[in-house]
Amino acid sequence: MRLDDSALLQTRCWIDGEWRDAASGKEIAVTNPSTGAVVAQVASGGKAEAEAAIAAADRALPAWRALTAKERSGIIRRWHDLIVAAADDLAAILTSEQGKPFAEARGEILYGAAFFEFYAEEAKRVYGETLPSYAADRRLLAIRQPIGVVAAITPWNFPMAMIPRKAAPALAAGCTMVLKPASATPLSALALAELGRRAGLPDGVFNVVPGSAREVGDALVESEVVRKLTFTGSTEVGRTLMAGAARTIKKVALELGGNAPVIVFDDADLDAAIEGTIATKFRNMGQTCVCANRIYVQAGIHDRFAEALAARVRAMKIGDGFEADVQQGPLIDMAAVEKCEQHIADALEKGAQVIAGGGRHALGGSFFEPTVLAGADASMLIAREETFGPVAPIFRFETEDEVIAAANDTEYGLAAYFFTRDHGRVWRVGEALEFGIVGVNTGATSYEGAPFGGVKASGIGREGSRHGIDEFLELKYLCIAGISALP
Ligand SMILES: NC(=O)C1=CN([C@@H]2O[C@H](COP(=O)(O)OP(=O)(O)OC[C@H]3O[C@@H](n4cnc5c(N)ncnc54)[C@H](OP(=O)(O)O)[C@@H]3O)[C@@H](O)[C@H]2O)C=CC1
Ligand SMILES: O=C(O)[C@H](O)CS(=O)(=O)O
Repeated sequence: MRLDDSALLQTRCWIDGEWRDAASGKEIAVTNPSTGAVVAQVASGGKAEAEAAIAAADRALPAWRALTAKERSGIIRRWHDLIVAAADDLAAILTSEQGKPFAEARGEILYGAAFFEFYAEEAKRVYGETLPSYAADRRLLAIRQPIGVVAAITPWNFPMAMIPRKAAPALAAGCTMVLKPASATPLSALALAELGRRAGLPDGVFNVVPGSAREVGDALVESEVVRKLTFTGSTEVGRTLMAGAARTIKKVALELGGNAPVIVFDDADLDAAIEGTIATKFRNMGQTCVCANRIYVQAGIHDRFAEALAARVRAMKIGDGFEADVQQGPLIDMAAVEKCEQHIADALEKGAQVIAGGGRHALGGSFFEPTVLAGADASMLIAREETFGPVAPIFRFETEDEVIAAANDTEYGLAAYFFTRDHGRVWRVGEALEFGIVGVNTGATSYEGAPFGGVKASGIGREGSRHGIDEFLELKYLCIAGISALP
């Protein structure tokens, strides 16, 4: 990995303004999914490091929350500026540890930085309220205050952007944070910590403890000091964390798994539907929680759509993320490859047909052919489970009512997409879909100024937008008596 600024490659825990080895001496070998090479050995923190980070965040809280919103805003804005200036280095680190094409990695860096830009401004808009009093001698107020020490746990698929999506509103609100990044991709988080230091974050405000999910995670969940847990990852782990947080009555925010439907109606713009389906299905090699998992195509446009999508997928360039013009890199690991193989095999066994791709790529390792299946139906695993890989199953449908029922027939409720040029249908289907995010005539919806989050098994809470900072604030009611005129 060639960096202009080698100091961005950090490999130890970041606790209370210091780089620390793990007391246990344990390390995580961070490997490049494309080459299998070890990119770095990173300190693998445990209970000791997690507890030290929680204590540091607790010590830093009073002074950080006492800063004015404008002072916190200035530091967060500088963090944004430093990230943008280092985008190429940060993208190189991200592609090295996660595998996505460099251009996509750089896009993720800028997307993540945008949350710091957005919440540097929102910090200054944390308003309170005066309330009409119920008595002449009283004045009533509702004020918003930072919730306190926040624990954040983030996934490997967006090693950078998921962190500012939590840290920016939390720190803007006056909270302090302990972050556990995914073990597969800790380097992006540590580079972010280095840039936060340079931006002027006081020691202990932002701490990063790579390491054992169990040891670090349990310490964060069990701590009485941690008042908020914000998690992005699988629904299975989200359930575990939510249950654990109950013991200390922590607030939780959960951005979990998805099973997004794409619906293409007969009246859709075919080109827009193809572009949008590719955007939502194959971004990050299909490894995003908002990726299309099921593609429903109405009978009248079905064959044209299937042929056009298969042609585009066959033409995709697969390769190492650092290679020019590569559109699909490797999957994160062999477990991801095996999940795709399982879903394809099950679908074929139940009557589906491969019309593009179909299996492991000739490049070997965790490279996988972007795949399109025709003839998919609700009996298949791919209809019920999140594939989290580059496999696009096409389901044929006849009527609007039928496809709304099919699209909603899932435990998940994160993102959904549909393509139509009928404005009445835009409202009917947009309102009927049971998902937190709905893209109409587009497969790309993510934006720091919009609320991101799901319903049902896809989670609780919203990130991004003016709503995202409320996740890190408590509302306090002040009832001030004794105001009657002096005798
Ligand atoms: N809604 C959203 O925005 C997103 C949802 N996801 C979902 O996450 C899944 C894939 O991501 P993936 O990273 O594999 O998800 P995981 O849930 O396996 O891991 C996510 C994070 O949780 C940590 N973790 C795992 N088990 C525990 C535990 N028992 N206690 C505390 N922390 C734990 C992991 O640590 P470690 O790495 O050390 O195991 C990692 O940092 C998919 O289902 C995807 O849909 C992913 C991204 C975004
Ligand atoms: O992890 C994910 O899948 C992201 O939340 C999706 S997005 O916000 O980058 O679109």
